[in-house]
Amino acid sequence: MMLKIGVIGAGAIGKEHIRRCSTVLQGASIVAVSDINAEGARSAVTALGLEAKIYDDGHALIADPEVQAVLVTSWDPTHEEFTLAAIAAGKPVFCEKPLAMSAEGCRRIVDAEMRAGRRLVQVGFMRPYDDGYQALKQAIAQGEVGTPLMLHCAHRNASVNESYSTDMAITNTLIHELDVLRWLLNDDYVSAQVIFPRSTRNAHANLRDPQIVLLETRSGVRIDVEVFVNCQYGYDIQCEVVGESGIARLPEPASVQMRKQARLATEILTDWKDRFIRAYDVELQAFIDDVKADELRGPSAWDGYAASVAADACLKAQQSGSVEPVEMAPRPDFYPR
Ligand SMILES: NC(=O)c1ccc[n+]([C@@H]2O[C@H](COP(=O)([O-])OP(=O)(O)OC[C@H]3O[C@@H](n4cnc5c(N)ncnc54)[C@H](O)[C@@H]3O)[C@@H](O)[C@H]2O)c1
Ligand SMILES: O[C@H]1[C@H](O)[C@@H](O)[C@H](O)[C@@H](O)[C@H]1O
Repeated sequence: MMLKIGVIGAGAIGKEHIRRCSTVLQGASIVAVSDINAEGARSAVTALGLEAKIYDDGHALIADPEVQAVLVTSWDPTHEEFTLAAIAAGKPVFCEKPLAMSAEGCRRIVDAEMRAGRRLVQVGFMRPYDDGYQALKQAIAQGEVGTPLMLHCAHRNASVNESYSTDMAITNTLIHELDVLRWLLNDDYVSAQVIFPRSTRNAHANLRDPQIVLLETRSGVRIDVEVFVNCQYGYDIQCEVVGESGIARLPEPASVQMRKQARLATEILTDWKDRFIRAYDVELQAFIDDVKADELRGPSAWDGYAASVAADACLKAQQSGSVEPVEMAPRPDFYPR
C-alpha cells in the first residue's frame, strides 16, 4: 500500500522532501502540493513529472480525502496552524522545525494530540537520525569518555538572507541543538543565557551575528553553542563532548583528503541539504513506515515543546542579557522518553 502524502510549502526543503518521497524512499507517493505561490508548487511537481493536485490553500489540501498524511514545509510561523488542522482531520503530520513559534504554541499541539488519543505528529528534527550523532550518542552511553561534563558546539551557516533576524538564530537555527543535545545527553535544560560578541560586518541590519548560547542541564552539564549564520566559509556543524576521562567529537562528513600544491585539504560542505542528506532520508522513511504501522516513534510533539521551552528562555535572554530559567511542564505519560 502506498501512503498518499500532501505537502504544504514547496520551497527549498519542500522540494527536497517531494523529491526524496518520489524517487528515493519506499512506500509513499506525493498526491497533492500546496504553496501560497501556486506556480512554485506546480513547477516542483512538473519538474519531477508527478501527477499531484495543486492547492493554493493548505487547509484545502488537508481536507482532500485522498491525502492520508501531511508534510508541513512552509515558513516557520505557519507550522502550528497546519499541524493543528491535520490533527483535527485525524491525519498524521510530519512538521518541519520549529513545531511552533513558542512553547505555548507547541503546548496547544501537544494538547490536541493527546485529545486525539494517538500520536499523529513527528517533528522534522533530523539530527537524531544522523549517523555521526548516533555514533556520538553510543560512545557517550558506553562510557567511552566517562560522565559528560561540558559540550562545545557550533552551528555555522555560510550566509542568510535579509529576512533572517536576531530571534531566528534561536527559533530557526539553534532549535536543532536544543533538540539534539537533549537527546544526546538524555537530559533537560534548566537555564539559558545569550552573549553577543563583536558582530560581523556581513550581518544585515536586523541580525546580531554571531551569538553564543550558554545552557545548563538538570544534571549540571554546561553547554556553549556558537551560532554564526554568516560565517562565509561553509555549512559547519560541530559538537565536542568533554567527559571525565576523554573527549568525543561529532565525526566530520566523509571527504577525500587531498595533498596537492603544497596543501593538505578536505572539502567543507556549504549546504544543509548535503550535510544531512542521509538523515533526512532516514527520518522521512521512518515517518512513512511508522504511519503505516500506526505507531509514530520519531521526534514527538513533546520534543518540539521541550525545544521551544528552551528557545523561549533564549529569546528572553537575548533581551535581558541575564541567565534565564528554563521551566518545563512535567512530561505526560502519553509521551514516553
Ligand atoms: N530540518 C531542516 O534542517 C530544515 C532545513 C530547511 C528548512 N527547514 C524548515 O522548513 C521550512 C521551510 O524552509 P525552506 O528553507 O524550504 O523555506 P523556503 O522559503 O524556501 O520555502 C518555504 C515555502 O513555503 C511557502 N509558504 C509560506 N507560507 C505558506 C502557506 N501559508 N501555505 C503554503 N505555503 C506557504 C512559501 O511560498 C515557500 O515556497 C521552515 O520552517 C524551515 O525552518 C528545515
Ligand atoms: O532552516 C535552516 C535549517 O534548519 C538548517 O538546518 C539550519 O542550519 C539553518 O540555520 C536554518 O535556517
